[in-house]
Amino acid sequence: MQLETISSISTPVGEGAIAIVRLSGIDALEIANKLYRGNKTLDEVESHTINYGHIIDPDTEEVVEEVMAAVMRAPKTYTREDIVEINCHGGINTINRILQLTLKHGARMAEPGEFTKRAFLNGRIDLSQAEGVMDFIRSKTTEASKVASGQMQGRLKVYIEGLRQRILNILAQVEVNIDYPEYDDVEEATTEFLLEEAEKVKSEIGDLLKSSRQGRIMREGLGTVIVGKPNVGKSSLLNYLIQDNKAIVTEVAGTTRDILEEYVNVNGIPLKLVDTAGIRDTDDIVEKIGVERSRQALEQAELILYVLNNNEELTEGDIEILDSVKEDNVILIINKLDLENNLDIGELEERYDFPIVKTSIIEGTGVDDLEDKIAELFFGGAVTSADSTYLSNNRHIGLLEQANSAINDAIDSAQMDVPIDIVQIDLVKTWELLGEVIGEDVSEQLIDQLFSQFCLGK
Ligand SMILES: Nc1nc2c(c(=O)[nH]1)N(C=O)[C@@H](CNc1ccc(C(=O)N[C@@H](CCC(=O)O)C(=O)O)cc1)CN2
Ligand SMILES: Nc1nc2c(ncn2[C@@H]2O[C@H](COP(=O)(O)OP(=O)(O)OP(=O)(O)O)[C@@H](O)[C@H]2O)c(=O)[nH]1
Ligand SMILES: [Mg+2]
Repeated sequence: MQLETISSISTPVGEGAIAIVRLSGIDALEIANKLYRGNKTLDEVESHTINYGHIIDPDTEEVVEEVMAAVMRAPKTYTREDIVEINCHGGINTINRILQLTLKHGARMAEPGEFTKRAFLNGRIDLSQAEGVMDFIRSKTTEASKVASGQMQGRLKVYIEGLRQRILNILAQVEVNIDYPEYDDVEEATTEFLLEEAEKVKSEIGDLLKSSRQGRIMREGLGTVIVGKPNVGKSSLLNYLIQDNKAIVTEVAGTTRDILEEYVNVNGIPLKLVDTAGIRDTDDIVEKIGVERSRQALEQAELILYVLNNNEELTEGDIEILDSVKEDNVILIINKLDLENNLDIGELEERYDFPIVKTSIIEGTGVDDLEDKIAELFFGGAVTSADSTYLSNNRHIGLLEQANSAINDAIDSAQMDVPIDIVQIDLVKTWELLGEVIGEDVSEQLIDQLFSQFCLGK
């Protein structure tokens, strides 16, 4: 189905080598043709060709730009509609002028995500694939973009469709049972088959949900905070991990005053790394605010890297903080291993279950161990995006949680010999909830809301 023609600038607006105005819809060729002068008109050229010519203002015949116009006729296109892409020199002024000309001659300004929305509405991709496109654009590491790319190509969709098919098979059996209620043995066989199959579906939904934490980390980054007393080497660690000298490092205790945030790739896991002011009591107003921010960052962190100085004894302050943090998201880093040992490591090990890593950032040792520990803690070792299906999207997670409880209800009912049509209701509900992930029977409002989060021109 071809809808009214939309147009937008599909490249970042700024100085660049090339900028593209993209048109999609029923009149894309006609509108582009009014503005284009070349050896052939655009409706004469073959589909999927790019053609040299000029854009003119038809009212004045003034030449506006020298361009290459790509013509792609439906249905083998991104939107399944006719598409024309006008490739211009990358000037902001001209690209805007060409956009305006397309609008003046019959196109409507595209909304954010509207090209991808059309790909969805026209059935080329499902909703989870469309969401994958956006995740792909936003992904911050190679691994994260692999996860998004898998989703974009339909990995989650195929998985969900498989689960739905299996629920349909169960429902078909249940239907037989409802049609022939007088045969007891049919009922027994049905319940047995139902329970067996429903358990399998349930366990797969469970696996998907388990992957969701990892998926979200891949997409948004693992919120990681580096904390500890002043001067232990927190900023040095940040600099080492990002391989840059972003944070100021000096031998003065109290150097870092404000939060510094950087993304870094650790064994394929994106960390949103936060360097903080060393925590201590201080009368310095600026440092005080910094320390307060450190404490807030500590509370919000998913992973805490608590840095200690091998050269200094453990203090009450350290103990107070370490006692207050959760068990499963802390790694203790004993830094300055090159200096004399004055820290009672035995006491630390006795007091806390936290994994301990020993480093000398100045000598560059131990940081590999730290990276391995992080991967182990959050991904049980290797990051395996290449061959597994990750849930990474809050909408999907919410739906799968609901599907999980619906299939649980179905299983419980079946076990308690509740009338089979009650079980049927829960199975249908599970099937419907899974359908929403791929965009079946979702409301127009939801679709609008989802696509409005996209970039302009996508
Ligand atoms: N110039 C340009 N580059 C681009 C895009 C674009 O729209 N324009 N893309 C988008 O933003 C991405 C490419 N994605 C695309 C995905 C599907 C189809 C497409 O035409 N699919 C058809 C048939 C494909 C075929 O010939 O086999 C289909 O699935 O039916 C095109 C682009 C990245 N690069
Ligand atoms: N000997 C030794 N010195 C180190 C090591 N790591 C960092 N340092 C030094 O320790 C001093 C403090 O380092 P920073 O990274 O600024 O420490 P910080 O924890 O960020 O300190 P504040 O920002 O003040 O809280 C600097 O002089 C570093 O060069 C190490 O492994 N060994
Ligand atoms: Mg610092």
